[in-house]
Amino acid sequence: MSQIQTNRKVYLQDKPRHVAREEFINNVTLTPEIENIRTNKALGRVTALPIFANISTPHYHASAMDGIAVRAENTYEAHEQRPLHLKKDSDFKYVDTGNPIPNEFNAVIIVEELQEIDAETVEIIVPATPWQNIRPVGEDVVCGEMILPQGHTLRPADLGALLAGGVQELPVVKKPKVAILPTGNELRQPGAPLEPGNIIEFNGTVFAGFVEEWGGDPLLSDITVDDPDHIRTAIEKGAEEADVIIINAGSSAGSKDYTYHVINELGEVYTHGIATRPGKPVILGEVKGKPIIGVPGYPVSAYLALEWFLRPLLYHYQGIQEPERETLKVRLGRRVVSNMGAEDFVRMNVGYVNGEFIANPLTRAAGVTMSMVRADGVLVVPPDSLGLEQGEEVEVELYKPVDALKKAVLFTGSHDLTIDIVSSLLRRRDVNRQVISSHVGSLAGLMAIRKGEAHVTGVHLLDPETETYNVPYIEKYLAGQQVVHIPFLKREQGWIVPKGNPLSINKIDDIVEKGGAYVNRQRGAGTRILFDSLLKQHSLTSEQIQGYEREMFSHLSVAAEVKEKENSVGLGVYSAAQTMGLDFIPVADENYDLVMTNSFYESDAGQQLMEVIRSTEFKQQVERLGGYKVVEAIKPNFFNE
Ligand SMILES: Nc1nc2c(c(=O)[nH]1)N[C@H]1C(S)=C(S)[C@@H](COP(=O)(O)OP(=O)(O)OC[C@H]3O[C@@H](n4cnc5c(N)ncnc54)[C@H](O)[C@@H]3O)O[C@H]1N2
Ligand code: MOO
Repeated sequence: MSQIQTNRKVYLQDKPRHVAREEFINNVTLTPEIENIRTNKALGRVTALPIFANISTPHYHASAMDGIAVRAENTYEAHEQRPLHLKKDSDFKYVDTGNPIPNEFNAVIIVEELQEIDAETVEIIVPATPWQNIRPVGEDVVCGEMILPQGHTLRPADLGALLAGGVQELPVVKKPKVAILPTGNELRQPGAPLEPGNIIEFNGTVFAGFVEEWGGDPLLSDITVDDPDHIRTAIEKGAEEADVIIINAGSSAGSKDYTYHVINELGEVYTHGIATRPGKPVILGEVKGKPIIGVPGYPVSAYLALEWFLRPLLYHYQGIQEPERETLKVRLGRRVVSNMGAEDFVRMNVGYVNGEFIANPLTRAAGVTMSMVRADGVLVVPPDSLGLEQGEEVEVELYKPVDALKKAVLFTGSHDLTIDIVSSLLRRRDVNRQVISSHVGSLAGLMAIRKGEAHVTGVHLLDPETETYNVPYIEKYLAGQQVVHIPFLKREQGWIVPKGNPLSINKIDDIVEKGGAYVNRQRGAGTRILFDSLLKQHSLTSEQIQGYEREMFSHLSVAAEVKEKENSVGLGVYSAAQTMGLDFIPVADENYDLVMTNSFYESDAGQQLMEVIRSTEFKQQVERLGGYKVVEAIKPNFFNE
């Protein structure tokens, strides 16, 4: 049995990331090995030595064109006024591109410049110069010449030059083997049945992908349980089989966080804890002469930690420069707060609105893999900063090419499932048109248009006084701005309740009377405004509503919450209830409309979007969702033209 006792009071270091990295790369011993492989299998591999040509290409004097081989000296007399006749075999021989030039000849005249007189005779009117249209020996590669230096990553054209130079096999850097050890009692392999507390093991697959991308050979292990003996065995096996070991989770201060203790027992820990957020509880060390990285369990923390420590290690091993990410100056659409003392890594969306790049932070929760999927780049807030203000110019490291960001359509507003349909139809029309949508609610959507942070918003805002939708809000919040209002959909809002409607909810009073737990939406959301006006109509107060304080940010998250609890009820759209297999009791038909900046409306992207929402295909797909009616003939209203 193990002697390891973990102490919940583990105090992590706050080592600056760059210091930890330098120390790690310099301390660990990683000796690159060389292997010989076939040239035709070497794409993407790194040359271990300079590679020299074994033969010249071409290895004989070759005709570069279709025509006749001649002796240039015999053609000098030829002139437009004095055509010269040449005899086959004695004066010339027919050659095609690539044919060897017979020894007695030294030039090629192309067929287009010949006049065939008879089977034996051709006529020319222009003299040839020596070596014209001939590829001399070694024109491409000369025997003994260096084709490629060492440390070169092989591209398709490189393989061609190697084969042309007679190199069928070459020495490359052996791919460093990276053992990937996922640990945790809660982990289950993808596809296995899940109970509360179980987590699908997906980090391992992500890590393996990174390892391959960075030139390594991943060895993904089975899940190791949280037990020091098992962890020890897994690490020892990793050290036997691989050049580098990655162990995932158990890096922090939990009761079952054994990783640090085991590494410390088997080898040496250089660092436990770096001054970053997320990613703090990283462990860097060595076991049996092999570098080991203990990465936090949370996916985002883990991905970043690998990028900081594994990526440079693998590139360093292969003797090649670590590629740098493109950076872009952007203006911050929202403020980014930060605490002193640690570097903050904030995933960002970047869009191009009114001739300017605007960046907005995505969630900072380290467990949200979708923030990595959605991120266009990352903002690094230095440790001595208290944060950055809205409107400030900052530099973002990009995950995508600038060009793709320039063409994306920024949708910010109330969430609706039909926006996903717009997005996929737009993509089908033009592969460059990606819709980047953030679900912030109707009012915040209008604000985003006002501040020039979005191209389009989706709104459903009831004005209780006039009992009309959206237009009063556009007039109020976008006064003086050139915007286009697109009447878009009639959408059914209703009570979303568990299957069978156990509390028999039919009207708002039922929620109070039958003790329903209400799932609310955030302030500024159209659904929230609708609910508040229903409360008022029925002379109820928010205090009477159980659960009123807790806010969800989309119809789908309301539905997901309702699914969890027997006595719960939410307000939302039919399609959300249907997606989650819940019941739906209609309450009101509302207008869900689009609002876009005039400049976007007039742009190519804006016009493509209009074509999509007017298409039959769009209407069919929306009607299939249920609970919607697409406005028959969509007619834009122009404000402040
Ligand atoms: N009291 C404290 N609690 C925590 C601290 C702290 O300093 N004091 N640090 C937090 C931070 S920051 C992080 S990051 C995490 C690091 O946790 P561990 O490395 O110990 O990892 P776990 O707790 O085991 O897992 C966290 C989370 O990630 C999931 N996970 C783990 N492995 C995988 C995998 N292979 N695939 C998918 N998901 C995985 C795991 O199930 C957990 O949900 O600790 C905080 N706590
Ligand atoms: O370091 Mo943890 O990685 O902040 O989430």
